[in-house]
Amino acid sequence: MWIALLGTPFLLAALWFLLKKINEKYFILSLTYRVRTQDGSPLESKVVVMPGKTRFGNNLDILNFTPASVFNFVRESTAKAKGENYLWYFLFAPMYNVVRAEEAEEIFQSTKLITKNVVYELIRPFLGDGLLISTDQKWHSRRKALTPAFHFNVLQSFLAIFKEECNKLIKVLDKSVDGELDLNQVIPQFTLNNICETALGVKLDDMSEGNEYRKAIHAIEEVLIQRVCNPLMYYNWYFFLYGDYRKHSQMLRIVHDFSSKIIQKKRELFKQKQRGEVDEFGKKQRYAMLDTLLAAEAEGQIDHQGICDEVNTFMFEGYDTTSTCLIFTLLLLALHEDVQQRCYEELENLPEDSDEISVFQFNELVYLECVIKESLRMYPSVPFIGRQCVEECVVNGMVMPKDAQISIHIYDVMRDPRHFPKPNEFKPERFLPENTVNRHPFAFVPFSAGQRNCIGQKFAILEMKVLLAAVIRNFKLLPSTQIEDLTFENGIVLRTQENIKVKLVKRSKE
Ligand code: HEM
Repeated sequence: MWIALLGTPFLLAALWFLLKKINEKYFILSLTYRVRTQDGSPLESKVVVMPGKTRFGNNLDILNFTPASVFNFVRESTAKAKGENYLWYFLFAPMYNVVRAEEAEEIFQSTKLITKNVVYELIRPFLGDGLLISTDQKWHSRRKALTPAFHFNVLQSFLAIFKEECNKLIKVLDKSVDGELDLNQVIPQFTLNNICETALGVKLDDMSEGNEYRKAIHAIEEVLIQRVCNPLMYYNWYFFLYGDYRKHSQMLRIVHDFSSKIIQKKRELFKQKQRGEVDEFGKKQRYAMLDTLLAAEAEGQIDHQGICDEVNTFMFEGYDTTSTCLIFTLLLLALHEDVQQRCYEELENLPEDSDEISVFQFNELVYLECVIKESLRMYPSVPFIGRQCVEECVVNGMVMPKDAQISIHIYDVMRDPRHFPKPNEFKPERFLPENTVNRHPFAFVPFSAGQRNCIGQKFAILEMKVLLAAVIRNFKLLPSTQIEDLTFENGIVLRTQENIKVKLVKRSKE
């Protein structure tokens, strides 16, 4: 017994020593391997290891998060790291946060780091294995099949749709002249109508289910935001027990049924067309992205579920992203009268009848494009993107364990004062060709970059130019909401707690 008693401290010391040794490579209290440098130098020489509030890494730093506190937490972390990239340790995996263009470049350019991280799993019930989330061979073949749907000639055919929707919107805006206009009330409707008609080939306003669909998309996004902010909600069992699981399922059913029904109907028309028959209305149908998918289906490249996933992906990616950018751009124009005036003068060169303005002429609106870019730089619709290491891999000279998460904070990359002096000032001139010559090629990345960049970026720029040109030609925008009034939130898309408002004054035709 004496021997056993005397041996206990020795055993405890040995255990302590062993655990300490293990903890050097394996972060025991976070149940994950540590990141190490490839050349054996101290980790701190490559990245700031962000101290957690407790010994459990950063796990307990993020409890009770709200969408606004997530936004602030990320910004504060970037500030604490003094503009360097930084590392968090969460349960089961470290997260490497990239805020510098120089290191983001390697990730964007990597042909291996194309798998999305855990945040995207939350959207999977909505988007399935669509282009945004899928990976490897499936992603490669789908991206190849879908690229023609964004060809220049296709964009040209969408221009008429953008203009029609724009004319409808201008009539709505006419009713707000000399009063306040709530941009969050009108702009999302414009972009959702556009994406619905270009992707599916149907007018949402003509469909009895249109309103229900719109509301369901909103509700799904709200649930998503709730889940993004609470790490416990990432676990399906927790979401099932404590989250809005039932509401989510109900809304998903509405959205999925809607697209599935249209796909079935379009498939019939597609087959009729292949047989050389005229459609049921005896008129020529406009091209929709869905036609490219149906052609791929006819060649056995994709099945019904695959088509549904891609259509839902387009609807999701093409709707909120463009409306967010439009809302911020209109706000910035209202707040910067000189910029608005310069845009107006540029637009004076266009034909008076908007029906006559071609894609080429929209492309030539260089200053308006600078305004959109500067707006995207300051308020990127997608504030971060994520990747994960599917196996142990070397990133920026660091060995990341399997399942390590990577977040590229586009928001912070594009506010780096080394690439954008006075980053918090709105200066569209930064994007004039002569001012971009020496800029780092990955400093401005609102549409991501590399293989997994945004397939819809040209579509988005054209759609936004059509609307901005029409608004600026018809109205003078005056400020109502100020930037300081806004509380920013990190969802999947950047948003604000408050609706954004401007005032409109009708321009008289001189
Ligand atoms: C201002 C508007 C837009 C912005 C800022 C934007 C931004 C982005 C970003 C940052 C990504 C990369 C996401 C990631 O890696 O997680 C992306 C991907 C994607 N975007 Fe966009 N987007 C916009 C408009 C659109 C539109 C209009 C469409 C479709 C019509 C679209 C379709 C897609 C698709 C399908 C992907 C996935 C591409 C892939 O992984 O191959 N986006 N977008």
